[in-house]
Amino acid sequence: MSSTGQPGRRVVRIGSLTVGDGPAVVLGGAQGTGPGPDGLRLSLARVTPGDRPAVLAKARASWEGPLLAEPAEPGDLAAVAEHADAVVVGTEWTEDAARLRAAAGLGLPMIVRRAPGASLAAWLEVAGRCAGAPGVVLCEDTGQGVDLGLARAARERGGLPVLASAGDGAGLAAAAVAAGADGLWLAEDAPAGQVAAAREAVTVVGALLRDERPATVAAARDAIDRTDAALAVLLERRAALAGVVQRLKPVGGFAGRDPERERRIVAAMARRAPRLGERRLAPIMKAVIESGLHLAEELKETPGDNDGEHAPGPGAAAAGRRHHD
Ligand SMILES: C=C(O[C@@H]1C=C(C(=O)O)C=C[C@H]1O)C(=O)O
Repeated sequence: MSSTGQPGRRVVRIGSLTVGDGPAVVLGGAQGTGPGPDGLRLSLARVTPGDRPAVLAKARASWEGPLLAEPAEPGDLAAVAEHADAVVVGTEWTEDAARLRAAAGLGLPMIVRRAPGASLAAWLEVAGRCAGAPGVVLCEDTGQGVDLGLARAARERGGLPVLASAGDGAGLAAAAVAAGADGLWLAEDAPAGQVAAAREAVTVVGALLRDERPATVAAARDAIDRTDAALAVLLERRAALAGVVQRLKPVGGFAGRDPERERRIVAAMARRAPRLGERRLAPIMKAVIESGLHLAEELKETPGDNDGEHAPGPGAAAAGRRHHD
């Protein structure tokens, strides 16, 4: 049973983390000072064989959250089982039946990366052979570009959570969340700016497009916080656009108020928000419109602060953080 109380294999728990239900997660990226990833990745191929147990132990000691380790060879499995919360398998494991069985036998959830060029059927077949593991998550990270259509199809056909590599651009992270990815898979040393961009995509795009059924007050409040974050981005964008109109209209500001236009805005919104309806939306939009008009008047008095020519895009907040890091 999933945490929503519905049967299904979609939800996988990795340590304290739930993947497949609730918000999309951010995995990988360096630990920074700001909000970090939800889970750390550690690929052992980069580490000298003799040092691997110690490196895993050190990573475990320095990070309380989920640790996802990718073994390089079967000799790494004991240390992975001891220190990690999930085992990640790539091509060399998915194409070797004995290795895959050994990884699936660790008692850890598995993250199954699609091999470069592998078809949907081949990828799902590998996942099927991991059935002994306490959970399987698919991961679209072949190192050769990201196929979000395939990731989406795998999620629908496989009934398993799917992670997608978010590369290093905020645009790809947003596209991955929009395509339904249950998590964004970053390079293990992805810098803080990439982690922030991934978090922004999970928050803002997830609030708009991801189906969530929170079952606790805390989970519902988290979902409300994400929705409010998306609202804030949209309100800032709307105020900037309304400011443009004030400067272009023959009579701007409160003096040029257009009640008919405002009524049409509320009516159009009520079609998308029928439960709120015009009666409840009207006072909300009155406050929103008047805030925009006040802002436009303030900016007119201090033109140096006026950057309203360009409405900020949804990634603006993360981009701003990147610049200030
Ligand atoms: C932006 C305009 O100016 C005012 C502000 C509006 C708004 O914030 O949407 C709508 C109508 C006007 O009262 C406009 O005329 O379109």
